[in-house]
Amino acid sequence: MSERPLDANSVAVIGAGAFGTALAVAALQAGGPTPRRVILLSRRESQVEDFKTSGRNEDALPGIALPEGLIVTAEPDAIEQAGTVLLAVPSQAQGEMARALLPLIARRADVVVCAKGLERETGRLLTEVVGEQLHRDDIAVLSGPGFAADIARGLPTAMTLAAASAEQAHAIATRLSGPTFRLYASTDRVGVQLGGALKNVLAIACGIIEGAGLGESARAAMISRGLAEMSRLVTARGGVADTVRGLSGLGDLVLTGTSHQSRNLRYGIALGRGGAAREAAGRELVEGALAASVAAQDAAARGIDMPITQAVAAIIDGGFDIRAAVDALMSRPITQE
Ligand SMILES: NC(=O)C1=CN([C@@H]2O[C@H](COP(=O)(O)OP(=O)(O)OC[C@H]3O[C@@H](n4cnc5c(N)ncnc54)[C@H](OP(=O)(O)O)[C@@H]3O)[C@@H](O)[C@H]2O)C=CC1
Ligand SMILES: O=C(CO)COP(=O)(O)O
Repeated sequence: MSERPLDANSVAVIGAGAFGTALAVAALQAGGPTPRRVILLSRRESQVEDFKTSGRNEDALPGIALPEGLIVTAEPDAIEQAGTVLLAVPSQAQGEMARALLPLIARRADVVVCAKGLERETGRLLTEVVGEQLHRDDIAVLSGPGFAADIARGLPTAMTLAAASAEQAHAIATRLSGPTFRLYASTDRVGVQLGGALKNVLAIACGIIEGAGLGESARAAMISRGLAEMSRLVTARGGVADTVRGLSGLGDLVLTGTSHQSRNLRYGIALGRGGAAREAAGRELVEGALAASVAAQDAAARGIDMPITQAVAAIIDGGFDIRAAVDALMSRPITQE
């Protein structure tokens, strides 16, 4: 890690995709009257050139003009003095990205995972994956309901920032909150991360329900029973069951389980209409399709009942058709709510 002096007013966002670009816009606006230095690191020089000519990131957020003052670059050295580093690449690239940037991230910088998923091979939390690469145990995470396009357009959005201590969570949340982007602080990194990862799987389930024409009552049942299974895994992994009632749980499940802006929901709809899992995602990032199987295996290994997550994983893996999954869910023994 770099020993260079920190610029507390500088925020580096790694990954110029939809969410990274939106967070860079929010971070710039959060500075208020104090000029902020916000660096958005792309891995493609062509994207930087496009930004310089158009003032937009058409690949990621088509049609949205980005504010002046944003530094978009493909030069990793630019992040060296950043006091806050937001890792906004997909979940499975978080560890690799942290390893690559280790020499450039300042030792005292706050590092925040901004992705929703679990390590696919192990089911580990992304803060653990990134922490291992950076040799730290204080990696924070940002999660909750917020579509990148809404954030970048300045529509009011609230999300959760969880960190190792209440002081760190409050400091980062305060630093990144602005007129239209509000962060709530938490110390439950387990609950906040599992909420973000599992709601994607449940959003796929909502999509399957919609695509297969199973009705809105089924969707409501799915959301509330999905929340119950989410809280069981959170508790088993040492988190706080109540966290799933907050933004990174119920909030994000309501958003992505009902809005066609959600890639996970759209993927589920394609599956529900009879599409093959391999084709349903197209070229889009569908984090829930990557998390379903490892979450189901983790639950089984811990003896936790997660029938919806298990059904989604089995549908994606081709082991279950939708009719069989519905029959299996509906014929389970009656239990206490
Ligand atoms: N979009 C949204 O509304 C929200 C997304 N999120 C989460 O944010 C995370 C990122 O999603 P999002 O921004 O939408 O995804 P996008 O596909 O829009 O962007 C992903 C970004 O990561 C880069 N990237 C992809 N793979 C790698 C890799 N292996 N190494 C380095 N860089 C890589 C891409 O570069 P390139 O363009 O060159 O491929 C791109 O800049 C996900 O976990 C998602 O769940 C959270 C809240 C809201
Ligand atoms: O997590 C999101 C909004 O909170 C984005 O959801 P999708 O990845 O399903 O598009």
